Amino acid sequence: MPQVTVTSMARGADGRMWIGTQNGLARSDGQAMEVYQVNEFPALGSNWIKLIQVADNGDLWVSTLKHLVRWRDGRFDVMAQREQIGEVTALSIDSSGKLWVAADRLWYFDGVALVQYDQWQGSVRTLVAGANVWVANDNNEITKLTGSAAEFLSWPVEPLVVRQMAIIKQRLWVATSQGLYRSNGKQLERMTESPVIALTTFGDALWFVSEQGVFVWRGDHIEAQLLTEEAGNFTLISTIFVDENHAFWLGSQAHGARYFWRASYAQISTQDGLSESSWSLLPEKNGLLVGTNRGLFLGQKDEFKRVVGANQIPGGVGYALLRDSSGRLWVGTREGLAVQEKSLWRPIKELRGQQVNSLLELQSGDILIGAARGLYRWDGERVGVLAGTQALVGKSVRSLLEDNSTLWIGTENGLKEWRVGELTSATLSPLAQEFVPALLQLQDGRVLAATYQRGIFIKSLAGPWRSLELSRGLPTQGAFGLFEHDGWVWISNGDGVQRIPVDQLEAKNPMLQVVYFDEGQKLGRSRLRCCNGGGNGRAVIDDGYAWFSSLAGVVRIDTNLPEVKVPVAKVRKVLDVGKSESRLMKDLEVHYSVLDFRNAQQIAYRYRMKPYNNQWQEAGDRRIAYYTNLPPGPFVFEVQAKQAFGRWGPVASATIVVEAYYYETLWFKCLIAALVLIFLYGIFRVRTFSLRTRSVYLAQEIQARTEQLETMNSELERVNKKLHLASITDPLTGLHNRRFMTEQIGVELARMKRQRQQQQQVQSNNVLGFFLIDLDWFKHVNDRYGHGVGDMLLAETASNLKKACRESDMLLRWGGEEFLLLAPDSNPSEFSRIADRLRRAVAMAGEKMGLPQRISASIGCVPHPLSLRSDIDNWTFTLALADYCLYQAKAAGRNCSVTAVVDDELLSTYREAKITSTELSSWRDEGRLNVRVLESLDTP
Ligand SMILES: Nc1nc2c(ncn2[C@@H]2O[C@H](COP(=O)(O)OP(=O)(O)OP(=O)(O)O)[C@@H](O)[C@H]2O)c(=O)[nH]1
Repeated sequence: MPQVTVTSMARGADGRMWIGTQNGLARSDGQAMEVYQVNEFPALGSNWIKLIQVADNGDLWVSTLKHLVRWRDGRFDVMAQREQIGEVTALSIDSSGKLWVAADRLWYFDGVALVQYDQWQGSVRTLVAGANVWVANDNNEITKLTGSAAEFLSWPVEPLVVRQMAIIKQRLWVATSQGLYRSNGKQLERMTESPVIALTTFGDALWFVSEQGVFVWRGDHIEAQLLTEEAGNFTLISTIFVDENHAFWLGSQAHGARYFWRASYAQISTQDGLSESSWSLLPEKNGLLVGTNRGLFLGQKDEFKRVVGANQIPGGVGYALLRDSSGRLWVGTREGLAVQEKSLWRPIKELRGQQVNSLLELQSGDILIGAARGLYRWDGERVGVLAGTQALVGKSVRSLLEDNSTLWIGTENGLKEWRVGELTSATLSPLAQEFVPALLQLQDGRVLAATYQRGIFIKSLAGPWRSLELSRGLPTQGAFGLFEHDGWVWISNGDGVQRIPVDQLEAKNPMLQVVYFDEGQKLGRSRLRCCNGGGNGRAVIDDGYAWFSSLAGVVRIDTNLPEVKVPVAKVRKVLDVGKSESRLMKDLEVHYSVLDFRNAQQIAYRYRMKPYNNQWQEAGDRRIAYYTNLPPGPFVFEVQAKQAFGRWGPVASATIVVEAYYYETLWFKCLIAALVLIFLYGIFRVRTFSLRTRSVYLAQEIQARTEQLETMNSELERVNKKLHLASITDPLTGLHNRRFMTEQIGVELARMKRQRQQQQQVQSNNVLGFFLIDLDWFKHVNDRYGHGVGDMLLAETASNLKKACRESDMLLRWGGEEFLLLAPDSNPSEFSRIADRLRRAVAMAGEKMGLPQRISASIGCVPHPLSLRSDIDNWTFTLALADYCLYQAKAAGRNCSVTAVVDDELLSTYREAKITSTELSSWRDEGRLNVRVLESLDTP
């Protein structure tokens, strides 16, 4: 509240309360308070609010110290200023919806502007408008304006001060400093004597505030005194407002505004004459009988008297009550059972010391007694264990119900069935182990069993037991008391009282109402401890009230008063809290609330923003939902509210459209996609170009390298060839050397073989001649003329020998002063002539050099193969033989040629590649090798 002095109150079209104070206008939904002041709403002219009035169309008229203002669609407009019409003292809406204004004169609003009512020229202290307008002037004279006429009302006494007026059924009520007056024709009648401060009407009832309290006048009498002068410290009342729940608001000059409602429940306890804990209730003709810790009490709504003393019944605690059809009163106690017949109490000795939990009169007239150690029957004369229930002896029986031929027996461990004298305990039943404190048969025949731990079970005529527990909306796990009334099943337990429509008991989500919620469940549990009870009748209906036994007297609930309604949530406003330059609703607050002036702080909310988040968000008592960075799109915000343990109320919704940032729009995304594609294509093109350039470059590079390599290869080949040539050539003579021969002889031998095969028949004279030539006494040449001359001689010899050879011959420098000539296709018969020619070539070399010494050579010449039967490939043997022959030529005096013939037999078997001269000498001695000097035809 902006200020404690409340001047006026009214209810807006949406149910919120407008409260005028001396420092601004306030509006409340029961929890939050919005304040309207001049600094934000200059049209008000002043923060001192004098009067407020809500018109039928929802407009709010506000009279401040300076302006008459109209509030419509969230804005204030100045309709008149004090300078024009004077100080406004009253506002009233007539039955046609027209606003009347009491100021310096009488004014009304014609829909556009204020117009002075020119048929009334007098002053106006206050007014009230209905079918007619009633005006009180400064002299407290009241006039009824009826069209063109005016009726003057007369006072029975004078003087008095008219404070406020109201109309009920065409009759005027006037609050004055000397009491309440009512019009009667042209007279005013005094109805009460003490000064009346404020009044208002609701329906045909007048509510007024006097120094004695708040009163409701209906018809010809005061119907209720709702608040006495002693009630609380709420004093200096200035104004009253009544709502459709028959709850009322009081505005005070010193204590702000307060909301008062009539609780549908009451606790009746020691201060009402009742004992503490009550256990069992029994509606009787002359009142409600209550079994307590200290005897029995009888009473009505507000007053109870003890009718049975504690000493009259065993132990004194009235725990179970029954009035049987013969008028006997049975009282089960914690220590036994007593029956009252003709005002005489008689204890039942068979039950002495046992707690009696339940009493039931059977159709037969027998009385059943459910006790702590079994089930008993009184048959008119005696009390004994009910036949067939011996199994229950020692067990505590808590509740009983007769259902045609079946007797239901609720015990502390299981529900039993007794039928024609036989006891059955349905072991498969969900109730087989439950503590069953109460049983009830509905008018439609269904049976209800209350349990301590698992809610309620319902049994259709032939169906199975169905449970109604926490999971199906029951606020607590236990149920202690049950009754059916007016289409509802009432359930009581330690947490309060709930009720369910009978036809919803087996519904999937039954509509359950919390009639009374005992906050004692929380810390500092209340003394009420509604609603425990002990024996039977712990919850009964009597005279329009539901009664429940409790630990502190009884709890009474008025079944006719409006129940706690399912709260209706409302979205109050959607607030964009994003950056000021952004109007895109990305970050927002959604404010919601319910209109509840009674339990607003107990209300819980849940909300969701579809389709952004389809799950309900439990918000507790928070009344703002916050969202940050919502994606673009339309959303539906939904909110629900509920009372503690109540059901969720209807869904309130608001549609919110979040616009997209430019970068969230489709065209922008398309643009970006296109740019990305173009960019990628560009990269692709650049890459292709560079790859192509690179591949051209690489191709050129490869070609260059290949050419380089080829050049190098050919160079290498050339060098290799050169090297090879060098390796097979003797540098001094230019002849091939021994290595060349080993490389080439294979080729020559293969050629020979081919040749032989082609010729079919072997021609023994066509052989490869081996001529091993060694210069004689060459050492002497070196020694005598020097090595240079020796070299020259060797070169010259080579040159001459070359000339002496055929083209196809192979002349080699075999080493030192030794040469080897291989002469293919030679005939051994020509060896002598060839050898001569070779020796002559040697001699001519010496001569050519002008050496004084005659130069000669010795030659060993051998054909290869040595015989037709010898191995062509074994040329080393031939060479060894040639060497042997050369040796023989030296031995024979040099300057001659020696050849050899080997035993054909021997050759055909001999395959050794190496043979020593010793071996050859032994062959010679054996006559298998024949050596002979070739006859020289032309001795050089
Ligand atoms: N100047 C020169 N002398 C060589 C070359 N190769 C070998 N000789 C020499 O030739 C001589 C060969 O001497 P010997 O094996 O005793 O034979 P000889 O002196 O020819 O006597 P006989 O062969 O028994 O007739 C050695 O003194 C070698 O030094 C060469 O390339 N140039």
